[in-house]
Amino acid sequence: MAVSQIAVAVKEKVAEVIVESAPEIAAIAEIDWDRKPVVIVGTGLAGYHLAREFRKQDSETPLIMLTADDGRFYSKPMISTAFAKAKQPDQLANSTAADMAEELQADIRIFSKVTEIDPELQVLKVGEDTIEYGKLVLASGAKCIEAPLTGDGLSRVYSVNDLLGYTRFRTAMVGKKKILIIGAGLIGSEYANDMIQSGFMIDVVEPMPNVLGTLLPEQAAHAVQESLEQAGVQYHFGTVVERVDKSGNGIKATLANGSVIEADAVLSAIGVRPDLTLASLSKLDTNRGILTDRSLQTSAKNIYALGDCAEVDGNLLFYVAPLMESARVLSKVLSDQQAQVHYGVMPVMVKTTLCPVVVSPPPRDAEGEWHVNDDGYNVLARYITSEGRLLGFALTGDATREKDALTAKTQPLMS
Ligand SMILES: Cc1cc2nc3c(=O)[nH]c(=O)nc-3n(C[C@H](O)[C@H](O)[C@H](O)COP(=O)(O)OP(=O)(O)OC[C@H]3O[C@@H](n4cnc5c(N)ncnc54)[C@H](O)[C@@H]3O)c2cc1C
Repeated sequence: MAVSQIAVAVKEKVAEVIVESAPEIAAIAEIDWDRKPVVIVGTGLAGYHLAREFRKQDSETPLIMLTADDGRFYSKPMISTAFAKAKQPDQLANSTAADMAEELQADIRIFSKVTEIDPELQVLKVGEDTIEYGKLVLASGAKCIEAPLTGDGLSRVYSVNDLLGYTRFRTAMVGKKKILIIGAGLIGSEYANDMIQSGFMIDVVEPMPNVLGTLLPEQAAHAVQESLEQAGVQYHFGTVVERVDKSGNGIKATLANGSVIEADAVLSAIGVRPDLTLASLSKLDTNRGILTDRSLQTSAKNIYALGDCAEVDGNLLFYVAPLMESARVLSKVLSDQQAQVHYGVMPVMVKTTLCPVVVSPPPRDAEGEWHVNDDGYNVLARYITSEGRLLGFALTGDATREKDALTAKTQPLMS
């Protein structure tokens, strides 16, 4: 298979996994409105996947979903490939909140931000409205980390972590040519790949010496970097952006190393961190995320968490595969069945289509070394302990074909 075909196959697989067709929900019985509802806060992939799984188990308990946004169902990973596919933000949404309410037999309340939670009384508040819950699920996602910038041009710095944010960004990009991206991690690299192929001029500033520095060994990072550089991306490694000032209709960014980059706008992509606002409202135990056990139970009775906001038995993973596994398990727990997550090996496909990447990162505290075979573009790297256990892998180019074989041999995240 040619590299371009592999890239297409990788992209299609991602889309296929995420935009599952609507499940066969057991013929909807009458909702028993006398029962206390299950309330899910969040209509991202975690909230909606959970609601779909829950309705497969239980078609009678009232289900209320609350969201701070417009509640459209969309596949967030598609956001960072939408320029190259010439997809407008509205085309990324698969269903409106009203469609989802019908499908799920749920009461979905959009632009409804939860402001208070009382775990003792099992009630929460959205402004002046009080909602009682039988079981509460927090699927409130993560927030973009803000780069510590000074200057008078900060209104021209964008960050994107949802469809409304992406709509704002796409609208602002009309007529723009030259974009400065802060960060060469997963999201920054995907945007660089997407926008360079759509006719933008792209500069990327990254403090680490490589792209995807926390995910890939050096040789694999070089393969990605070279492919993006050949397409025209200009990298500035080992430094950070300190100031962004207005300059005509665009900006002037001053880096810590003294250099200056002129651009039309800035996209900041330095990562996300769990949104712990609701956890602190309900006084839940937190670490980097909301702490849960393998049944997705938090430290408070009848409150559960999943998705980007949850640290599940020590694992904080900002990916779709873990939230789908969590949704399947939690739907059973909410239906009074015993169930626990068992995270297996969950490789991530990085959508740098100019150099496709599949990576299964080793656990944070892993002790081992990368063993790498490469010919420049095609890199096969395995992360192995001194006892010979395979804890992770990173593949680029044609080597991405080895994904399934290596997945089968890699130690699962949870034993
Ligand atoms: C550009 C991009 C590309 C990505 N690509 C991939 C990929 O290729 N593969 C992969 O596995 N992962 C990818 N990810 C990560 C993946 O998309 C996320 O892990 C996943 O979408 C998180 O879903 P979530 O439902 O937990 O959070 P979110 O989608 O952030 O949803 C949070 C929800 O909570 C609501 N909310 C928050 N606070 C409140 C409140 N107080 N009251 C009411 N509602 C509230 C919000 O309105 C929203 O509905 C990507 C992420 C981005 C940004």
